[in-house]
Amino acid sequence: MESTRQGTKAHGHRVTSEVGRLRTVLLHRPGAELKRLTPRNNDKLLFDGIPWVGRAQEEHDAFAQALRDRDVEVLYVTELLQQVLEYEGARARAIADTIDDNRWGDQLRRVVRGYLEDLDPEDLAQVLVAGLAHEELKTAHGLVYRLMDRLDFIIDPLPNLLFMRDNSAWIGDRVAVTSLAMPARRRESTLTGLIYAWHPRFAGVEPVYDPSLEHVEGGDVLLLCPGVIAVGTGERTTPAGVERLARQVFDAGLAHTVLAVPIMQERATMHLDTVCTMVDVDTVVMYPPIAHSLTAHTVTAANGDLRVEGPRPFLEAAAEAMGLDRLKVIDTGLDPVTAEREQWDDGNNTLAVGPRLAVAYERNIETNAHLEAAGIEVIRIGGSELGSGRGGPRCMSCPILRDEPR
Ligand SMILES: NC(=[NH2+])NCCC[C@H](N)C(=O)O
Repeated sequence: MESTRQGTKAHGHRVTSEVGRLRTVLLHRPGAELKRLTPRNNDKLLFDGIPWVGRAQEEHDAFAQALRDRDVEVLYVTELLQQVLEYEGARARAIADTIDDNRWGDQLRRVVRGYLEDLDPEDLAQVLVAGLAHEELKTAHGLVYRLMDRLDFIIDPLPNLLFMRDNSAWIGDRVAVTSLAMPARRRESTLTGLIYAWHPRFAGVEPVYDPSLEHVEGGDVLLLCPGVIAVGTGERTTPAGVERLARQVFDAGLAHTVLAVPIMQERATMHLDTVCTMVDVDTVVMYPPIAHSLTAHTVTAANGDLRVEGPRPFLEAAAEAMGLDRLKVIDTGLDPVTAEREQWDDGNNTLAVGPRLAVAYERNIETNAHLEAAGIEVIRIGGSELGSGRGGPRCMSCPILRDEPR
């Protein structure tokens, strides 16, 4: 394929809320990268267990099918990646980014470069996602290669690519290619960045954020309504990241208010969407113990700088910014132990397909029952294997096109 972007077909990309009718979503069907997980590396690779890969794929296929059944177009990141790797420029960029790894010396870098350059787009995409194990690089002999642990990776796998929400997030008609905080995930946004830069489907899209900036992860970014964005700050998105994102979206005219929401810096609540997601234009589902203690600092633009007010209770600050009398919280009414168990299993991590219609893991029986009692239609999916990486339906999806919320 020639290295120009031809044959461009117009496809929409625009997301201004969490609940407008979902039209197009970007997913990653888990594959060989999950087979790299062992008890030696799962902590570093941010998984809490060793998933049964075949079953995880079945669960993921059922998730994708549930979305297609509701007329949502499902795009797969590996397919888009393979397509952009047909372009010489994109290939060169992908290889340059991958070999820019200072754990290797010149000798090993040269060998890896040669190895990657010989791969066709399909195999190159595969290595970029699944990584490269020591034993798979048979042509290397230098010092670094000899001294490496044989069970180590030369290119680390990306098992968390499954959680497509985190490495990019659409805000209006612009995409924020995020700056991931955990070393195990950094390479993810170089892949999504490549897709947005080269795929004809995204021709003309100018990112509003890029991975060289302060840490921001998509799981922390909640589009409360057009113009209002809540951004969690805790284990992943840093306060400096929220500040930078606020500047970027204000300058681009994509929002008028950003709410900086401190969350606990621990694994169970690594992103804002692990404790709070939206299920209707004026309704959230929230982890009960924090529903009334979460706070927000309201950030707005003021004479070329930022004005910061608060902290105030999150629900109050959000309602005011959204122009609502009240932001409703669905009372999941759980006893503290069940609440903690179901939060850990991503019970609060719902993906709205439209107002009052949400995908949720079936295992969170009590949370789902309360959602239904509150009038939310719940599309249940299995997630016993997918969930071992600590992410639910919202984490696993990057909405690219939603209707305006009504
Ligand atoms: N948006 C989310 N809550 N994503 C969940 C990400 C889980 C992933 N294993 C990580 O630790 O990074």
